[in-house]
Amino acid sequence: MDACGVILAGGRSSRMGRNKALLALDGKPLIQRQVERLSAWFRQVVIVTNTPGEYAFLGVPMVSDRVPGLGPLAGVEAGLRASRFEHAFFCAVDMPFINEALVRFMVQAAPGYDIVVPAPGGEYEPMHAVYGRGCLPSIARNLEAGRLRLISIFPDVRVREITDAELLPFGEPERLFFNCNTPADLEEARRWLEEEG
Ligand SMILES: Nc1nc2c(ncn2[C@@H]2O[C@H](COP(=O)(O)OP(=O)(O)OP(=O)(O)O)[C@@H](O)[C@H]2O)c(=O)[nH]1
Repeated sequence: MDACGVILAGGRSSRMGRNKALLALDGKPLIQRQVERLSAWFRQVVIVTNTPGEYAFLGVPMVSDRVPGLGPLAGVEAGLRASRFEHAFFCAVDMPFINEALVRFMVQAAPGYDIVVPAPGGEYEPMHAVYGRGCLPSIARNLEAGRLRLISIFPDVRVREITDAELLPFGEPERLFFNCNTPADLEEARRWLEEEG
């Protein structure tokens, strides 16, 4: 795809109790799973992390938040600055079931918008969204003002919501956007994979 694929991996993993990016699912670290997928789908891949030494083994370009510790909005800023493309697809490192067809659909919907975001049941999934360079001024303003949530920028920019009806062909939202916050979540993801065989 003619966009950048960005993995947000700058979090604290406090609910997991250890760095979730390095926990194994299906025999490999979660972050490696994301890298392999995005590398197959996108012409450019970037990891946003504030601990690059932990991920050097992946051989993927890395950037850091301008100010670490502010949360994923700062990670989106860093990823957009590193992107060679107008738009970049961002996903959390702990979202093991991202779907290529859905991601492609979202990237194709991006021209003319600053954000393309799934909204299953009307709730945004901003950790699995396309952001454009047009978001940068709003991100800077919001970070400056201490408004750190990803959705803080939504009122300022052109947002394309992916509706329930549009999501239908790609599978269950509970699975597409599932993320492993806790050890129990990781167990659930393992069970899903085992069931699939
Ligand atoms: N670059 C960057 N990414 C972040 C930051 N905070 C969270 N993320 C990433 O955003 C995604 C979702 O983060 P969460 O799981 O909500 O937060 P977390 O800090 O990793 O985990 P908790 O401490 O359990 O909340 C993960 O992929 C995180 O690595 C940050 O400050 N900078």
